[in-house]
Amino acid sequence: MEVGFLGLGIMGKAMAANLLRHGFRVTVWNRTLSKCQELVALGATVGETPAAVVAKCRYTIAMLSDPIAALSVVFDKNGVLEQIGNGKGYVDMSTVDAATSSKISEAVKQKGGAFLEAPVSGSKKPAEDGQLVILAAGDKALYDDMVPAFDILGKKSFFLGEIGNGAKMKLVVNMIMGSMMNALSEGLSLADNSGLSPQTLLDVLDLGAIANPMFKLKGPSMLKGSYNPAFPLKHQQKDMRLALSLGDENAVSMPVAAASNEAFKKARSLELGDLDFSAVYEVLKGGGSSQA
Ligand SMILES: NC(=O)C1=CN([C@@H]2O[C@H](COP(=O)(O)OP(=O)(O)OC[C@H]3O[C@@H](n4cnc5c(N)ncnc54)[C@H](OP(=O)(O)O)[C@@H]3O)[C@@H](O)[C@H]2O)C=CC1
Ligand SMILES: O=CCCC(=O)O
Repeated sequence: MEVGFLGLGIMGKAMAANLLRHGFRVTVWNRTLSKCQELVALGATVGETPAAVVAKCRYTIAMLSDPIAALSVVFDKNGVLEQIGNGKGYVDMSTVDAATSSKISEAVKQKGGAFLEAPVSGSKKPAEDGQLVILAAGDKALYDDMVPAFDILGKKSFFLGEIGNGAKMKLVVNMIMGSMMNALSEGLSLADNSGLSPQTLLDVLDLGAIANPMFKLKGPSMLKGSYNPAFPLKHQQKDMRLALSLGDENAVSMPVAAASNEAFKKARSLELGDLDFSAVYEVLKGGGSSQA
């Protein structure tokens, strides 16, 4: 199978490399074109623009930072829309809001192409290992066509129906994840500031009903102050913002998520946005965001 791949950040690079390793022919594009070279070394071909990639490939996948990037790659000059059409499919796996996804879907369909949103749960390591959870929605025929690629990229794919449902599911999941990260950070801080060992807290958590892979993976590195980015904090804050906006639209009160978003915003203001999202601990460590 041949696919195009737009966006070679932390996730896109790992996902495209995985497809190459499994025998897919992959044509890549990245805004910073020099980042394509690592994939070329693995056998990829480079497209000079998103339009050039779509012209060459029947199916094109995108993994871009946020709604602005997702829209720009489709609608700007040399974008996806210039070459999408009958018989071609576009699959956006970026985390965006439902409105962004719908706008792209409408434009692609108007040109005769098919569109699928397919954001993912799972971070850098699951992307490298093909263990993502894929939350797809939109064109079911395109979903069926993409199953061979999804089987390589993920451990499980969900088809969630109409466009927007994948985006919304992803935002709900990340809203919960961001709130949990804040709860863990506050817990570590409370343990530390009240004379307990934060490491012992992690050990206790890991044996009880709220044990989870995220606490187990991130907890020890947080205690070392090590925040090598797997999931950049700026993207987690974007997801909290988009989830809160979904809450606004549906009149759902989310005070826990709103407070967590404030901590992520504070972390961004301290220029921690490019670090892992667990760096929100730096804001909460001192005993509260006001003391950061
Ligand atoms: N990292 C993670 O653990 C996970 C991330 N996600 C989601 O996946 C998406 C990608 O995340 P990740 O790989 O971590 O992010 P990165 O920040 O590592 O990569 C972002 C990518 O988007 C590109 N980009 C940014 N702005 C623009 C623009 N205006 N026009 C064109 N391209 C642009 C970047 O290009 P350039 O190299 O030129 O900057 C880069 O290829 C995000 O939506 C994120 O929320 C989902 C699950 C897990
Ligand atoms: O969007 C990022 C999700 C990260 C994860 O699921 O571990």
